[in-house]
Amino acid sequence: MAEVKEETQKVNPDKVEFKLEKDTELRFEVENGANVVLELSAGQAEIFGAELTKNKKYTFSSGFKVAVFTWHGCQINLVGKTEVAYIAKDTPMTMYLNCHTALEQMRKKAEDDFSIRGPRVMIVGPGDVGKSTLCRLLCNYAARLGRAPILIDLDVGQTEISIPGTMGALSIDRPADIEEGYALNAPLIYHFGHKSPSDNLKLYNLLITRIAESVSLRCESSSRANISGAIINTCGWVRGGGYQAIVHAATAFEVDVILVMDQERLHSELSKDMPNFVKVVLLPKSGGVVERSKIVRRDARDARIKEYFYGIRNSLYPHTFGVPYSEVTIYKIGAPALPEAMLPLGVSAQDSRTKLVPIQPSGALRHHILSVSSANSTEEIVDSNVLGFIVITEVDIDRKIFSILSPTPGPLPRHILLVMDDIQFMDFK
Ligand SMILES: Nc1ncnc2c1ncn2[C@@H]1O[C@H](COP(=O)(O)OP(=O)(O)OP(=O)(O)O)[C@@H](O)[C@H]1O
Repeated sequence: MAEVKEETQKVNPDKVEFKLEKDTELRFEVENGANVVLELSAGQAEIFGAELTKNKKYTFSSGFKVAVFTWHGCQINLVGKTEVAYIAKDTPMTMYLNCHTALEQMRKKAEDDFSIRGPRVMIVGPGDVGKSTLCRLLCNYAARLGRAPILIDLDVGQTEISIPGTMGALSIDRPADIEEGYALNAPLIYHFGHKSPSDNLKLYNLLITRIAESVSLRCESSSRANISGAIINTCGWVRGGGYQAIVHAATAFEVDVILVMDQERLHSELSKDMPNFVKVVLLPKSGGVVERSKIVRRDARDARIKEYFYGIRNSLYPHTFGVPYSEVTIYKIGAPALPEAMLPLGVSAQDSRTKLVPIQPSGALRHHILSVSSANSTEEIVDSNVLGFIVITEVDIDRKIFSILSPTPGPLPRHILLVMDDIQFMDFK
């Protein structure tokens, strides 16, 4: 899609004014190490579906990639260093709005007829095509109409509702905050332990089934949730096992609509493999979606973990306290798969992928993130959600005590901890 880039008009060295015509979008990326302050000085505009308040100053930090869209025209002021800032006239926003309108019609039908439930829509596509952004847009538009859809995030590498290595569901009853994202009120989070589903596909699919069961229970108990439906974000792995996981999720959540972003092949495969009642729709990606390198993704994961403990602008004060080895039991979920020939009769190599592996306390746990399981016994662990996360900052081997960083003061609410395999956090603060 050809982008029309307009020259920016400098008013003074600090402030740049942009006049946007209707149906256009200001795209900018905050320079590394800088902050950019945005203000809507005239008209109406929104960021990923959340409306901007006139004359309010919004601050975006280093690396943020933002699109300010206007349906009717507006004026935006930016103060601070941007990597890039331009106005684009070609956007897929009308198509995205049409998707929202179609979902809203399905909600209205569910409101009128109790035998029908609200729409369950899954967004799929390769990496960096704007899946999370479209989810946010659809959630925000729904919330602006008073709906409360359930957002399900299966993107374990870049989840927006918890820290990396987890997957879960969050009820959205108001638009995401423009600077801080979704209000994380009591999300239902499960421990996966890795940043890619391919690291343990068996566990990944099992957790999808668990989350789907919880979503169904929630819909049974809340007619608002049932009518509002669900919006499911997925990760960018769309071949082989990744494709199978998409099909499994579509079946487990009983989706009505799959929005395929930017890949005809995936669209054609899903159209063929899904039952007829599932609408599979191909959507273009926005020309503004930015491709992220491995390093940018790693930094985003680190930032997400830091945010969990310290808040967006260091607004939270985590606690550090000692936990004796004897007060906790640590496990990892999933033993390495053994060759079939070495297994007892009737046991499959895949069974070991959801097995609990006890982890002995040692210095090797330093900087590791652990989920605090809600389980009271080992039998419940794999199926149980987590209550929160801690980081082991120090290990006193002589005194047999861990020093931990925790969002809440001690003692820990439960004693079973699950270690994240390859996700760590260095607490330099
Ligand atoms: N129209 C736009 N203009 C500018 N930036 C955008 C636009 N849409 C999305 N972005 C930015 O592009 C980046 C990638 O988008 P997003 O996270 O939605 O992609 P994704 O497909 O979910 O990625 P992945 O599955 O690889 O995690 C984000 O930083 C987002 O803020």
